[in-house]
Amino acid sequence: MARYAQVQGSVALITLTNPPVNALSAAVRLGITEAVTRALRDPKVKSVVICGENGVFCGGADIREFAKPMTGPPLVPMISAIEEGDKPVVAAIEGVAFGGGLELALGCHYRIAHSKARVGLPEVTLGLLPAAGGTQRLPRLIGLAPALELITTGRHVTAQEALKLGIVDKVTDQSAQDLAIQFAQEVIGQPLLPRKLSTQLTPCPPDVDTILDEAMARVKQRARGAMAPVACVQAVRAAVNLPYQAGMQKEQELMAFLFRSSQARALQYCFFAQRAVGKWSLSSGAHSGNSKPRPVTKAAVIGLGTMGRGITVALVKAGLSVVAVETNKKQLEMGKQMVSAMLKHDAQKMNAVPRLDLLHYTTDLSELKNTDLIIEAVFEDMALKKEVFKKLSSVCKPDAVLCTNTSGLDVDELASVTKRPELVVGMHFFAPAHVMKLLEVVRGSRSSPEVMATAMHLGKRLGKVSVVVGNCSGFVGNRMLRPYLDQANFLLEEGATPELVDGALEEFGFPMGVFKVSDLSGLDVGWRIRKEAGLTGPNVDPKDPLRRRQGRRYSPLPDLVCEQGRLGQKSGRGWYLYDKPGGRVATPDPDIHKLLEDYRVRHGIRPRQIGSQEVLERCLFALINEGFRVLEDGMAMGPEGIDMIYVFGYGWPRHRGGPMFYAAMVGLPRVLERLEYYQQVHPDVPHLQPSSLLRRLVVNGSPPLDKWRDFLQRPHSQL
Ligand SMILES: CCCCCCCC/C=C\C/C=C/C(=O)SCCNC(=O)CCNC(=O)[C@H](O)C(C)(C)COP(=O)(O)OP(=O)(O)OC[C@H]1O[C@@H](n2cnc3c(N)ncnc32)[C@H](O)[C@@H]1OP(=O)(O)O
Repeated sequence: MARYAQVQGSVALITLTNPPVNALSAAVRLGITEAVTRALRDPKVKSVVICGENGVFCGGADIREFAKPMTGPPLVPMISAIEEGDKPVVAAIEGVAFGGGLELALGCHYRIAHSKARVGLPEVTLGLLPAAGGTQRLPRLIGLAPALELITTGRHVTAQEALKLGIVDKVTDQSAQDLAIQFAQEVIGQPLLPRKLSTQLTPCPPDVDTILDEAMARVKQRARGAMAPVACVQAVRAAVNLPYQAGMQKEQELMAFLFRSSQARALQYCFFAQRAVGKWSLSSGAHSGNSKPRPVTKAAVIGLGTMGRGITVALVKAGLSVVAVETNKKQLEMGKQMVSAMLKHDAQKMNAVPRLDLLHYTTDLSELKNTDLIIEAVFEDMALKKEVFKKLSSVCKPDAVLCTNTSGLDVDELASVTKRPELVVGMHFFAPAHVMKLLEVVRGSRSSPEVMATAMHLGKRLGKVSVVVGNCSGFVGNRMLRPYLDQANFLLEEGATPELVDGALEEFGFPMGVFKVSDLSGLDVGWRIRKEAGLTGPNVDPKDPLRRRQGRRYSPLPDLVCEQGRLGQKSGRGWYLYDKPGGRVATPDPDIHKLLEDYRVRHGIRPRQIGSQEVLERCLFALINEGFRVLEDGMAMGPEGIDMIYVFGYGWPRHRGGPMFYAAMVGLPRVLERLEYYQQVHPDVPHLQPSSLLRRLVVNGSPPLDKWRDFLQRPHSQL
């Protein structure tokens, strides 16, 4: 796991060999320890170079080992032995040096990086801190403020920035390994003590306490309830206030606490779940490994509304040539101006040139003859989308892939109006489409494996976390959202206020509670959908009482709010009050409180005191219950897909791992017991009826998440 060679006569070359990222597994740590001991003992060796095989230095500690009992030599003494040795050691960084990989390099006396390499300490994103001396050595090397920033965010740094910051000593466009070998010979005999970071003091500006206090305030505000960033600041404080050994002691104590935390488990689960969803499979046996994507060089976007503009920008930023289509010249010009402005804004931030040359605007669908893939992003209306699809089917080349950006309409119905249903697929983008990382790739019953591969591959090119989902109403994300929204509304009826519900959800870790999000999205969106579904407005069954629809409990509160012209942020009033139309700062509104009080009086509801626990249980467990139904119906590949949809698309706090992971952490018996309780209290709310999968899992001893698939009863996957 580490190769040893002697090169140029006196240089020991130690190569980490653990593909694909040379993670520091027990075997690699053992290999390095033995190789370093050998090099330090061999009188013929005057200096040492450490590098990684296949153009990657090291991706850090082996995250898979964190769930197992620790074996092999620990990292800290291994790195100390390198630093304490009396021969210069040079790290040759190609590819990445992340986490324990960078900590290993910081224990070396010199660091040489390839110009394309990246370095960083991303442990915080896994719920940990750099506990192989990273929190103590990096501040000593580059100073307090930059070290704090890198350690608390986990940000990756390019070789050029690393050189500026002083993390690496040289950057080369040639082989980092060759330069390191040459360099290792040049530094033989030079004093090593100044290169041993543990012997140095952290360079500190006079306002050190202010810097640390501000960093602490920042991390607390940024990641509500996340423990690792807080621990990172505490560890770096130790690098300032304590001698090296005491600082290391503090680093270890903080790591021991984080290491066993549920947050670390959740974040590490997310790391692997994010990668697992990319490895999709269909019931037919087709999967990401055996299905080839079609080449896509030229794409088209139909409709330049909010979604279409965002999708166009995302495609251009990924380097695709795009034809953007609108119905008339005026709309087209408006769309063009906004897309150009968005691209310029983005390019400016990245100090780049906006690729406006990749765009062609037209009102003429016949110009799509040569496009490989078309994304329809017109208004969410089935009749309109069908009309567009019919036209696309006749004007586009026969093998062009037709995608619909819909948040829940039936992909099969759309495919049925084309002559190529096997080339039709759903691509549910989330607004703003050029920013949000999530993409639901919706498999219609006739979508071919090749078309799925094409959509998934395109998602990857756009930098999205793409998740394959089945073609059911609302797909996965929005389908699970409905019970969540219903429960939030019912809680208002029973005595809660929007700020009480939102407060509980924000305390849980959501960036915004459900009512603030609704105000931001616009309350008229849901109002229109409810009207179309016959839940409110002229199509309501006259026999239905006001608080009952289609045989189940219904809350007309959101409709009443809309009827008052309160449409959310855009109208300056929604569930909250805003300083002006378009204002962002939500303040509790006495008018809403009055509306709720009057409503309860009118319906003879005696308000109750409602606590955070009830808010969380009712909103989140109802959503989770629907997640189990999604699995049962075969609409998702597994719990990991659902979790990634919620983490990347709906603001579910990553350190809670996603709804299904959270259910497992809370304990499935507890989730079941609370759902049963609430169902008894609210028998007219079917979505509180525990799913049979949940029951079966509990009866079978609550197996771990990766075994849930074994308990699905119906012929499973609809994918
Ligand atoms: C009581 C206290 C006890 C304490 C004991 C603990 C001691 C720990 C001491 C020190 C702390 C050090 C901690 C760390 O180093 S944590 C790890 C930090 N590193 C990272 O977070 C990097 C994670 N990896 C990445 O960012 C990327 O994978 C990449 C940039 C390296 C490569 O990206 P890409 O080319 O896009 O490939 P993939 O992401 O798809 O990865 C390929 C493959 O490799 C797996 N993998 C990647 N990194 C790791 C890793 N560090 N450990 C294990 N496996 C890793 C990844 O899962 C993929 O696997 P596949 O899906 O099966 O193909």
